[in-house]
Amino acid sequence: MNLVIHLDDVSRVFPADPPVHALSKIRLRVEQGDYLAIVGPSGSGKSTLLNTLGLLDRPTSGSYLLDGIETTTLKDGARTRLRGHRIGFVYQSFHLLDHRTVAENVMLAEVYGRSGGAGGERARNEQANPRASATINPRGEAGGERANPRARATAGGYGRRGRRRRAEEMLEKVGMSHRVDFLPGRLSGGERQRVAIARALMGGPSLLLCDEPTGNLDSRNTEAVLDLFDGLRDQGLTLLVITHEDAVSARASRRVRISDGVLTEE
Ligand SMILES: Nc1ncnc2c1ncn2[C@@H]1O[C@H](COP(=O)(O)OP(=O)(O)OP(=O)(O)O)[C@@H](O)[C@H]1O
Repeated sequence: MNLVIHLDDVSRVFPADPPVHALSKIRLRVEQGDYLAIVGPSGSGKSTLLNTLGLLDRPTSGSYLLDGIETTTLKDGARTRLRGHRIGFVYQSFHLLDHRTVAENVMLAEVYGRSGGAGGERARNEQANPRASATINPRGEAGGERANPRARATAGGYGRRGRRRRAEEMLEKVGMSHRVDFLPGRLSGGERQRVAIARALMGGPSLLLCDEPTGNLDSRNTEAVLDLFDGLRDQGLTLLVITHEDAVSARASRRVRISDGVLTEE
């Protein structure tokens, strides 16, 4: 059995008065190629679970093995590297940079992926603060990447050209080859989400964590994204999808419900 996720008695308590028990002794085993839907009411702990699984938050207690690696005792730098190599993130609101082309948005995953959230956090920062892009030189290379030779190696080549080639491969996987030089503003919602999925795939993750990935899509585009998820699962990717939509959870092979921080499998 090839376990991608192995949670044992994972709890997350937020300090407050009284303390908030957002996750209570969660036990979960997810094998490679599993496709899980996580459902539950507002405030039940879904985002806390996803942040914990995505190494964006640490449990208060318990053990979390990702691909067999105990993550709870890793230092921040090692967690960030592990996240960059093994986890892709897909969010409801795409987080694409409006002033960058489709290909550039996908390429930026490998620049920002080193520092967290597969581009999500940093991409949001850049949108809010265009000066953040000053860390990228005119050839599109980040200072951080130059300092980190492994980042280049994972780009499937050296520098911008290798990154561009990989971005085009990922865009082909999601059926967006015909839009590589478009700006996101000219894409439909479903197309934007497919670009965001291509970006999430850039690091070659084993696990895709999706937070309401179809929340901003109509039913036709939802179907297209779900078809894409099926294809990725068939290729061996492990998928965890937070959703409140029955049409989405019905497509997953497993459904877990979280309620007041307690997880049960349906
Ligand atoms: N930083 C924090 N400090 C204190 N309490 C928090 C913090 N973050 C989350 N919580 C609380 O933890 C509980 C779980 O929150 P979480 O965001 O995981 O829920 P959720 O299921 O994702 O909700 P939604 O579907 O509304 O996004 C909630 O009661 C929330 O108020």
